[in-house]
Amino acid sequence: MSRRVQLYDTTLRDGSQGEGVTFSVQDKLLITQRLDEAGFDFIEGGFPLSNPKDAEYFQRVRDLDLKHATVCAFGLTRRKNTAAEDDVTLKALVDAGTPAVTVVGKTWDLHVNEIMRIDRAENLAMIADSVAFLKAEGKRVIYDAEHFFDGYRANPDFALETLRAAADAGAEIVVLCDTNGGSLPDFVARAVHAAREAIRCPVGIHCHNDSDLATANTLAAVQAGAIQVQGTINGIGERCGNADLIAAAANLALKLDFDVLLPAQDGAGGVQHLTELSRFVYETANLALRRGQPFVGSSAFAHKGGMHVHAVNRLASSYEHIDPAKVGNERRILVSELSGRSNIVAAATKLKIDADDALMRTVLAKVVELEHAGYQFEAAEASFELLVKKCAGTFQSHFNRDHYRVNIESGQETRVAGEEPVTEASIKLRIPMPDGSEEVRHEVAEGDGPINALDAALRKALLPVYPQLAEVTLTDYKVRVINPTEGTAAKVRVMIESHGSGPGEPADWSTVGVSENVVEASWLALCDSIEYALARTAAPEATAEESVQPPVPSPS
Ligand SMILES: CC(=O)SCCNC(=O)CCNC(=O)[C@H](O)C(C)(C)COP(=O)(O)OP(=O)(O)OC[C@H]1O[C@@H](n2cnc3c(N)ncnc32)[C@H](O)[C@@H]1OP(=O)(O)O
Ligand SMILES: CC(=O)C(=O)O
Repeated sequence: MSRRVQLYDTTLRDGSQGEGVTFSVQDKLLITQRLDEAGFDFIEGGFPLSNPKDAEYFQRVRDLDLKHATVCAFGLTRRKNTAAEDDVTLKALVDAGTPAVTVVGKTWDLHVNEIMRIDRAENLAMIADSVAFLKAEGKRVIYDAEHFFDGYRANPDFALETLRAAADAGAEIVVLCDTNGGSLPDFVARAVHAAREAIRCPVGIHCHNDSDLATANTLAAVQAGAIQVQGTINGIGERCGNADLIAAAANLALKLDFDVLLPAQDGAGGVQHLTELSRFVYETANLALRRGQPFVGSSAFAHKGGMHVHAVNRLASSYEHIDPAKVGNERRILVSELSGRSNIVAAATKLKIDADDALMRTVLAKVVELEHAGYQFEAAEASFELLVKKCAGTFQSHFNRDHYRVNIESGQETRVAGEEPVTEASIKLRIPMPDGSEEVRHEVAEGDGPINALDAALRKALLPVYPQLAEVTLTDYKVRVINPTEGTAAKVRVMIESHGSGPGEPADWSTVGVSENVVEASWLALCDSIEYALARTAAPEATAEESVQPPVPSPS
């Protein structure tokens, strides 16, 4: 049977020490619930002495009906020259009301001498008194040995003595911390062996990522006998972050056959929900996803090079270290100028388009041509889908441009009055109707800038005919200069992200437009977004014979 490794999550405490990370009490409660559902063994909820938010969390977390996890409150050993029973941190830990508490103490003589400015005997007494006091209060005590690896390197006898002080006073586990994140895996393994020999209780590991080695050091420690892994979801944390529990859990379960999280199913060791959990924490913390994050990032199993896609289509493991489904992720095939026919076939199959050889060559040639002109399809899957339909002759446009005009008025008086320029767009469209006739719509709208005005006029013209567009919103708009050496005559690429919440599943999609004129580039991306939205809510596609559109219209 596989050995169980305890996963101790400190996203809510050490994770919140990361730059740009802040959780509300409600966020913390939601994350606690999710971590419990995923099968984490310990959840360090916060530092109750530190701030009223953390203190409130410990009040409210009692109302959650947690099934598996033990919630821990975190704090320091008693202050120097203070009795444990009079110490405010220890009192706050007791008052937090959790079954387990984690106290951090000093291990490195440099910190004892230079930072705390106490003698070694007092440091050992602070550790022993604090653990003994909390034990006497009925708590399970986890002892975090701050800077253990630096301390062991500098003065191994003293570092091990601090661990013994905690273990002998009743700590159930001593967790060895690479606080500065500077250690290398072979040293970590040696130091873990030494710690295990020096104390009676088991050891855990807590690594920081300053050398980009937090996961490697964590695995080395477990292989050297550590039974608990501390870290954070997505590796968020102070400076370069903590060990990422996502990568640690996946490696432990899938590469090293340890038992983590929920009981093993299909040999996956309870890690099937890691992608969902990772994204939930990013969303809750309002942080941007890391595309290239191992195991769970959106690019973790995204194949772009034509030769790779060709091989993956034959045998996925030829370019994948695990089956993405094992961690709840999915394979993606990207389309770009680096594509071969295999990329196009894979993408077309996903769109349920019959991929004959001639069509694939046409699509591939068009993608290469357009990417050369500045388009980028790998992040604009909706524009790519329209392109394939155009090449296949199955695209039916829902509106055709007659013309648009954008007018911006900004005079000296406007500036003097501190007013924004007035932007107005007018638009004339021809809309094919089901009875074969054509409706001409001419509309004018104002907006905060030319793109906003154009979008408003387009919607005004289309909404009476296509009311479902009321459910479509533009969620992001990015402009990139493609050939900056051309100055203001440079080409620009506009990427638009849209969201639809109407009939069918809510969905997000991206579109692209390229031109030397930013308004025209935006118009092209905007039109693709609207066409895509209308196609997804429309009746089944026309066949190539029924289609009235000429194949492959020029996109610009
Ligand atoms: C490795 C880690 O991540 S440990 C956790 C770090 N996290 C945080 O610091 C976030 C939360 N911290 C806080 O809210 C505050 O710093 C508090 C409430 C803990 C303390 O605030 P203050 O009392 O104002 O002290 P301040 O932060 O300036 O200094 C820390 C004091 O604790 C002492 N101290 C530091 N570590 C320890 C320890 N393990 N045990 C006991 N005392 C300690 C320091 O020596 C210093 O006291 P001194 O000035 O008498 O020498
Ligand atoms: C305890 C802790 O967070 C550290 O030593 O890094």
